[in-house]
Amino acid sequence: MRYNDSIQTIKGIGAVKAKYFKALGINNIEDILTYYPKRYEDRTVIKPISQLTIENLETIIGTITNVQETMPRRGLSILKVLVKDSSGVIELDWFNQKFLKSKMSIGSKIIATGKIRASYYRLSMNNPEFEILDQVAKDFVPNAILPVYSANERITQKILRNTMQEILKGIKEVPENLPVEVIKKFSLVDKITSLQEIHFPKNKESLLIARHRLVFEELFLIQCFLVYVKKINSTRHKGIKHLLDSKLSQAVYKMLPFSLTKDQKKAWCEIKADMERDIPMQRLLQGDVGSGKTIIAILSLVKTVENGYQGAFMVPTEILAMQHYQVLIGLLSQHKIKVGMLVGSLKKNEKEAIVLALANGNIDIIVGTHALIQENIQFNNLGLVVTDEQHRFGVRQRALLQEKGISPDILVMTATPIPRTMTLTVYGDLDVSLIKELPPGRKPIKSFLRTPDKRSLIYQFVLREIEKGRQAYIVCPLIESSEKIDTVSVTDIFDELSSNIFKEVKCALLHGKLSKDEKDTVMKEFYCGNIKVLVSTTVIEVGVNVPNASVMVIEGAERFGLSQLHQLRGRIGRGEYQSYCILISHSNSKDTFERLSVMESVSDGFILAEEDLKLRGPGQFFGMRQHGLNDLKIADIFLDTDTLLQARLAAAEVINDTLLFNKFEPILKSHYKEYWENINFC
Ligand SMILES: Nc1ncnc2c1ncn2[C@@H]1O[C@H](COP(=O)(O)OP(=O)(O)OP(=O)(O)O)[C@@H](O)[C@H]1O
Repeated sequence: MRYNDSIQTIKGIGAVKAKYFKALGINNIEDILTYYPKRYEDRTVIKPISQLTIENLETIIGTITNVQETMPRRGLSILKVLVKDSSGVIELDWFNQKFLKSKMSIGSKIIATGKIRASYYRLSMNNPEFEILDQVAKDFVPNAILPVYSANERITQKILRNTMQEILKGIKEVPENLPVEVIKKFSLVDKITSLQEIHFPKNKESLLIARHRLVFEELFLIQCFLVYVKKINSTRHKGIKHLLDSKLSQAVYKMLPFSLTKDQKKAWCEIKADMERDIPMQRLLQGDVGSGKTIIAILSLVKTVENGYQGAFMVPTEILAMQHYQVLIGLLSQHKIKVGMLVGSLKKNEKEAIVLALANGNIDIIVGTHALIQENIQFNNLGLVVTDEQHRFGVRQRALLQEKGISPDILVMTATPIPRTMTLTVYGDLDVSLIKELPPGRKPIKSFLRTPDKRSLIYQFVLREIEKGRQAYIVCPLIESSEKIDTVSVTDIFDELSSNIFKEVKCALLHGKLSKDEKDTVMKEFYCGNIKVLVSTTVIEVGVNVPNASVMVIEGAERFGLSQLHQLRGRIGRGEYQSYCILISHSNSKDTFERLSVMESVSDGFILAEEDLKLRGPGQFFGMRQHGLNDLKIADIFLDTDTLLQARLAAAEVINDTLLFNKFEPILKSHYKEYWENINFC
């Protein structure tokens, strides 16, 4: 049996079973061996029922004494199974899992693991993991630590455990991904032992050692890839060596309406230093909402223009493109810098004119959306690309952008402050500049979480703020009302508010389905203060900057992640005025209310991003795949920080040591087949 043999080479697995394995993402031996347990059932700590602790995760063994199925309401069935041991009785409850009934026969022995709850008259577990012992009696190991996998109805725990055991007995060789030098240096255990131990650990210590090795390997491979991409990008071609700032840069700098904060100055120095080297810049500018990243981007773009190159400023939404376009025109046209805008919704002839002007060098700075990386777009002399990316661009898209020039400098901006270790994983191919402080004079936003019955009071408050001269955003998750989703839509809210409480106030509606001209008009009117209330979907989420807007009401707040709420809230509190954010939750769930209430007390984007990461997992949060990275199979971005830092160091050593790298390259290449061509396309 070999590592990449199909799963069907295992005795007892035919085409049908293989199909079910496939549904779990398992196609070959490697897939199954790296199908790691989601947790373990520690039979070394089985407790008598009378000694269980409420709220703890516990394991019990007992005899089934009663099986009952109830249907308290339509759509809900509960299977209640009573289990007793010599010390007491516990109730095991499964919800909507009728099929389990046939497995529960009175008199059978069962082992179950779950969180202990106390109902009125007895202890219980909800949806515990379980095994009927009579069926596995011959394999039953009383004092073992057993793996618990994500199983399903067809591929049960038992099948997974047995298959795993079968493979571990039969496998002759497992390819080693780590260079021997690294294994030695970090005293790691060998691959086959680590796989044996991760699935069937001898004890807790050996399990930890095995896990450490596998986590190291996973993070090491990712880091090698990222360090390699970084190296290739900086050595493949000579970059553009911008000269020291001269008249134009200095004139724009002098005319800024404020002086830069300490962090902005530091970031600007780092960027300038990169641009003045002949190695292409690959830098991430990370700063919380409203921390003043845009001006740094503008200064960089001016610097490239001053040196005779074109600059591209790429943003995630058309509204943001329009906003930046206006700011650039306002700031730069007096210096004779020609600014253009390219977005998907321009008319054909407008687009053609822009495309032509870009190609023959009649535009110095272009602001645009994804339209900028389309194939037909040619630059005359591209020197710098700034992407305001909101995590929508990965390694691959950045490579496409670079292709538009001869190794232009690249500056990526993000407003999602993520933990440093996470940055190393998601943006590991970039250098990082950080803007932590906000510009002076900002007042912390006051945030409140409310239920829909307080709406009328909330909108009266908004009206009072408008009467004071401020502007407001009302954000809704949906464009039109939908019967299925119990939350308000932007059109309903707009109709309701503009004909009642705000009937004397100028309100406008904004969502992605409006035409470019409609969006343009609404945003212009809102920027200049004519529109007082903007009822909008999340199209305003990124970057929109109207410092006079001081109130935001977010309807259906339960439908947003914390980081997204933070981004939305970041549209206010951008000027001198006290700002208020009111979240209206339509959910009755206590958990949701608790999750959202974090917004009332926490204004630090780092903390909110961390909370989000814990709740939603890094894969979902960042769309890791988009970044050219697979979801993590075993490493935990919070728990394994130290291992990640070690892996990063080890990766840098291997990539920068020609001898080591030559031996290791085929392994790296086989892991990143899909991306290899892209990285090495030139
Ligand atoms: N040093 C500064 N002093 C005073 N005001 C500043 C300073 N830097 C930027 N600003 C102002 O702060 C506001 C927010 O800046 P900017 O739009 O650049 O933030 P950002 O980091 O891009 O935010 P977001 O990620 O939310 O788009 C703008 O009105 C800008 O003019």
